[in-house]
Amino acid sequence: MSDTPINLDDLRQRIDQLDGDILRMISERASCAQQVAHVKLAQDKDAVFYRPEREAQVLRRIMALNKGPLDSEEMARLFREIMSACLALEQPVKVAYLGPEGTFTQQAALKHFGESAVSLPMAAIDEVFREVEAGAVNYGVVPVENSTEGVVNHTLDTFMDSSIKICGEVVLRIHHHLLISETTRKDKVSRIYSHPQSFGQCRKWLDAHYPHAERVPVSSNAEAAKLVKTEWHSAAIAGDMAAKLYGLERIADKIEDRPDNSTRFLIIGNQDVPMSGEDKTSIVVAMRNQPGALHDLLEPFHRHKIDLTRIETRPSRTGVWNYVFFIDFKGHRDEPGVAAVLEEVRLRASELRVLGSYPQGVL
Ligand SMILES: O=C(O)C(=O)C[C@]1(C(=O)O)C=C[C@@H](O)C=C1
Repeated sequence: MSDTPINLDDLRQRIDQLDGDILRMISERASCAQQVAHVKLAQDKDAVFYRPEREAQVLRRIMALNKGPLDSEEMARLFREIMSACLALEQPVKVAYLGPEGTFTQQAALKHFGESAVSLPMAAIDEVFREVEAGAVNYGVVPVENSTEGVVNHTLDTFMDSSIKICGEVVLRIHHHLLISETTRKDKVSRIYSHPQSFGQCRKWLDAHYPHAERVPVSSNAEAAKLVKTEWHSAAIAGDMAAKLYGLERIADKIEDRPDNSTRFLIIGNQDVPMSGEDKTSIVVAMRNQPGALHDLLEPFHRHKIDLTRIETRPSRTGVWNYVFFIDFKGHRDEPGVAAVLEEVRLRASELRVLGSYPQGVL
């Protein structure tokens, strides 16, 4: 190893050389992406540029190839941003999310699409769906379940009245902090603002540390952070993005009761996503109101050894939808085993809709 640089100047010279190489290669990659865009347009004038299955494959391959010293998730995040910039060269992707700015849903949108995506806050889940349906944006991001607080019913219900498809999922570790502004009197906090789900996720911590503070539920954590700016006796529970956006100080970090607290978000769009190799499928099924209906519904999954990852029941809102089940399972609708199960379920159900097959979340 006689040529190994040993002093600071040598090491920095080596880093400069490597940066030059990386720069050339990223530029070459970006040119390739531009050519991909031409090929796609030549095949179809309404070509879809964002390809979730391909992005998942690229990130999984990078993680498998990585030998360190950066860990695989970190490396995939870097490639996530490179791909995001390449896609923006092909066509900037517009994403609506459940706002306001600074919510965990915005964080999830950026985690999934990268910082080059244009993200637009919407006031409600239905609005995210509407914007996607109307074609005003390419995709939407909505929360669907939290590991501590359970399902986001409103998201599931909105699927019942919509023809929107699920194109992807992203899971975000949720860390809550107790935040105050420069005008807050730290020792006089008597009111805490947050989203009801976040109060649920921090219940034990709040009971132990602020048992007498009034808990005021608001429509989002970002809204809570905004309110704190104007009141000297208030604090908010929110995440990093909201803290940075409103310039708040954290007085207690990671106050969620469960360290593995995470939320799953869905990417919604108008596109059917091809197989990526590691996929999930989401369906909504209505069964007739008769004994054994749930058993009849689940039996084909068991027989074909299909791995169910979630099942939720929602009250139906029409005569036909007596029982409505939302089911997620591993596999893609184009795989023969999955196609066979879907066929059997279709015969037993009064209604079946495949909401989408999509790559399992990578990052
Ligand atoms: O492979 C493609 O279809 C591309 O457009 C290239 C690329 C990439 O940068 O690797 C960019 C955007 C797509 O979402 C997927 C991959």
